[in-house]
Amino acid sequence: MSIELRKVGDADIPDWVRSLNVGFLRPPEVSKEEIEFRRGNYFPDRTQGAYDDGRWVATFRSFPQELTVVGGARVPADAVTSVTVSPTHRRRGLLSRMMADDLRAAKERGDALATLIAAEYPIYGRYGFGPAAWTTEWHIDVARAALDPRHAGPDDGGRVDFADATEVQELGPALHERFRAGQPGAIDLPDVWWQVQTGAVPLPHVPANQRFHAVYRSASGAIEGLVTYRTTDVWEHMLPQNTLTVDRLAVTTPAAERALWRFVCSIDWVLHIRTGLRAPDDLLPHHLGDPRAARIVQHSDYLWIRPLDIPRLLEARTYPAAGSLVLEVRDEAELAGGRYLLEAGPDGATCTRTDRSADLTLDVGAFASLYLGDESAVRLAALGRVDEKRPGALATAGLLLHTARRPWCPDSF
Ligand SMILES: CC(=O)SCCNC(=O)CCNC(=O)[C@H](O)C(C)(C)COP(=O)(O)OP(=O)(O)OC[C@H]1O[C@@H](n2cnc3c(N)ncnc32)[C@H](O)[C@@H]1OP(=O)(O)O
Repeated sequence: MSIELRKVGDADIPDWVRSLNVGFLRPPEVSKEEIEFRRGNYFPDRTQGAYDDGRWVATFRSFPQELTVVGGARVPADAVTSVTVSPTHRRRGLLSRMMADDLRAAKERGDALATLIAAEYPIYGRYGFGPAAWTTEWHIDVARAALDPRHAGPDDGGRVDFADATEVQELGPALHERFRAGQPGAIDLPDVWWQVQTGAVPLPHVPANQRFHAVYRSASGAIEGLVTYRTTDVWEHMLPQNTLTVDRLAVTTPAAERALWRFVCSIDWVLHIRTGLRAPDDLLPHHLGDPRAARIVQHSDYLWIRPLDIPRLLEARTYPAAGSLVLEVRDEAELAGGRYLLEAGPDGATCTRTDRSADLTLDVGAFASLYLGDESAVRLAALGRVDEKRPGALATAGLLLHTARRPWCPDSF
């Protein structure tokens, strides 16, 4: 029997989820809660797989998402996730076929780009994705952090309080709306995301019932930050040996950031902290009395994007200076390629197709790495991934596109 690529019907969900779990090296059992969760969060036209002789052997789904771009605007994204091909069926082109189908539909729908978190670096470049936001995790040696516990509390009239799961479900979404407005690379989080993270919807791979939550309130009572963490419970020779792992720390003000890091660094019995995945230029080390107490333990690409509509993307973001550029973007899949004139300034930008000669030529994946300001055109030129056709164009691209703070996507999907 030949392998059939098809969309997933309601009755297929349990077997499709089982195949997804096997592909991600998770136990093949599927709980009732997980099936209900998948059922409630599933877009039938955008959930597909490969079916061979009565079994699902590949899975792939996408869903609507909003991505915050430089300046705070949100663009509609096609979020790709749950990508697996069974070890019995790998390297026969199944992923390539499912991806082509999904990207074509996203383009027809009018999405500005597709997004994903890449499990492994070499998989998605061939489809026009490029790394757009990186991530870094630190280990903090608490004894060396040199934070005086007497000054561990907020120093600005604000306060830190624990919050239970219900409070987090209530206050988390509004805080996240304010957070993502100021964070290029951030995505929207559906209400169910808060239920999963707080254990209201139990999923086997989310350790929600081990989590503590604490919020920062400013002197005026506004919620400006939320930290979620877990700790071990390890003692040796009557001495605590615990590691605290930050699952998520998101803030809307510098005061909240300072207060929440000081809070997690001053919890008794904790010797080590894993910060979770932060922005690569996160200020965390500088909040410590001794920045060397924070050692990088992970540093990697994280959010990948696949541009689908270059004029819309370039018009959506902001620019710190005035300038113009002609970009020739190559795209083998013919979804976003062309020659575009960007005329940008602090008051806005236009981007249109043009016949003028190109200032810079690049593949769509290189454009992806430039778009949120994470990568610089000069660096990509040194790697042979951007070609300067007019002297000075790399410097103009740097001035227009690069940003003072790096983009960051704190959330996996
Ligand atoms: C957004 C997410 O969900 S990320 C999660 C991705 N999933 C996983 O990592 C789970 C484990 N891996 C898998 O399930 C599969 O190996 C997949 C999904 C990564 C690839 O599926 P396949 O059907 O084997 O890919 P397909 O046959 O279409 O490969 C196309 C090309 O990509 C290459 N490729 C695919 N996967 C990889 C990889 N992991 N590393 C390097 N190259 C790869 C293939 O060699 C092939 O190259 P070619 O065209 O030069 O021959």
